[in-house]
Amino acid sequence: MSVGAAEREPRDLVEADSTADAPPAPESSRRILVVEDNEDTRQSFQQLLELSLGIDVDIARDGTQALTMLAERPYSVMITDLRMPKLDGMKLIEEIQARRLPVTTIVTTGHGSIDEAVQAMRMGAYDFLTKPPDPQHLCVLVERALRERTLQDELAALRAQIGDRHAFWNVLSKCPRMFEIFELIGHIAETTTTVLIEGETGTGKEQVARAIHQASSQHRRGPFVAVHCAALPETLMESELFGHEKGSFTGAAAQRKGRFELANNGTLFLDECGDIPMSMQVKLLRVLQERRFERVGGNQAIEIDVRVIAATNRNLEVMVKEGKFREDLYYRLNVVKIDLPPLRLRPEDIPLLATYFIQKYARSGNNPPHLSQEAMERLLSFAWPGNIRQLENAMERACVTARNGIIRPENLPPDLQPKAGPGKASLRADLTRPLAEQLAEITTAFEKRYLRKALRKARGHVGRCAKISGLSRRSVSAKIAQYKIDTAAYKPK
Ligand SMILES: Nc1ncnc2c1ncn2[C@@H]1O[C@H](COP(=O)(O)OP(=O)(O)OP(=O)(O)O)[C@@H](O)[C@H]1O
Repeated sequence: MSVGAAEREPRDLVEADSTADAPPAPESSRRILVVEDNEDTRQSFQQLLELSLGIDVDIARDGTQALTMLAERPYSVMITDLRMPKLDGMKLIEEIQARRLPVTTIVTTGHGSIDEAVQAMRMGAYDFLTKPPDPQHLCVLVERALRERTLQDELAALRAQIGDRHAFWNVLSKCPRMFEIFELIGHIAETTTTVLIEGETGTGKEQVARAIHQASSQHRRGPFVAVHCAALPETLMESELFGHEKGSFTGAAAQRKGRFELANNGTLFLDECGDIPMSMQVKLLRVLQERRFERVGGNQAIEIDVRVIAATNRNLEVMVKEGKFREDLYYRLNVVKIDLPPLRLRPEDIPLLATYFIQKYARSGNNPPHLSQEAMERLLSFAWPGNIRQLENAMERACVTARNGIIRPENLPPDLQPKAGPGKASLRADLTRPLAEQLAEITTAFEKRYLRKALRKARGHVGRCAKISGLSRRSVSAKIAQYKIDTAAYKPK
């Protein structure tokens, strides 16, 4: 059965079910087919769904008629009985799979025939309902199935456009390092393994977590619940994660479920896990080990079946060495680790993602603007400290400010505009001077910029700066001296 759908929290607290983010398909393409041999049931389904969801619903009395209708026009969702004359529900699903018809199927079944419904789900049905269904549950489930369909249709369109190899669910990339990550996700998707995703801000950690959730046939039936640990004050964290009983502390006016409970049967995404305070780390460790916990103020153990994905833009290994993160929790989270490369190390992704974001943000009804060669060169030469999120924001702005359907360099944000002053090499090819000379200038300017940025991140610590840059400490020190960079300026005051 559908799990957790009825237990949504306000969006600012819990982002349940990634498919909820997907924009609905155009009304014209949202159509439901009800396949049912009992006329009264058929009609009550039709009336209820049309009235409650405002969507056109067609009806078929058996599998054979349904197949004819599915061949004639697209349907987003099909609700089918299993036991019917002529072609029964199971054979209908088999045919749909064989013909690769893009419809999301919900099966209905009488009490006592749950095994058949489970069998239908193994064959590709999305979910099942026991008859007679609770009207509210039916509508919630159909809405979820419609969102699932929209997501699948969008992904199919995207894949057709950019080629299957360059997309894993919602994660686009042309970078070989990312292909290895796609393969790894493929291996772990069907397990309940805990995953740790490390990567700079905006590299797509949440996007990858959602892809893992979607790629798992088991977990995607449950919700995806994201917890942004850095945004939660320490005093609230325990009750947010584990819930509380009524009266357990001042202000606990009613019992409340925590995020672990809300994510049951799905995925819990712990974003910025490096910000979890020490006091909470020990409690989290216990839950990960025992897969059970008590609500704050409660004494009843609640068992959960959840995949935990943790993400951080900090280096947890270093935090462990510095005594800021528990080693046992680190190893518990780090069963499978995904290191997301920053955008500057995957330049092949810049044109792919830029084009994708331009299409996403193009004003509706207009053709997406064209990215000029000069603007593309500017994108390729930028270091993208904010990674994919920064590129997305830049493309959103460019779509708004583009004139005559063309994005030119001046439509890009100020960060990407050339800055006046010495030391900034221009990327404009000057044919009056030798190439080697200009390349040397560009390299010097880029090294300086890179080192300054890395020192800022490393808070003036040369060793950490060396680690970030992948260079030895000695070469970093030599370059710092050569470029006369004052490391003290980057140390916290
Ligand atoms: N490979 C990708 N393909 C398409 N869109 C992507 C990809 N990676 C990231 N995005 C988009 O970029 C934006 C930032 O991604 P996301 O929020 O997943 O990054 P993050 O690493 O979790 O960021 P933070 O460290 O700030 O939490 C999102 O809008 C996401 O949809």
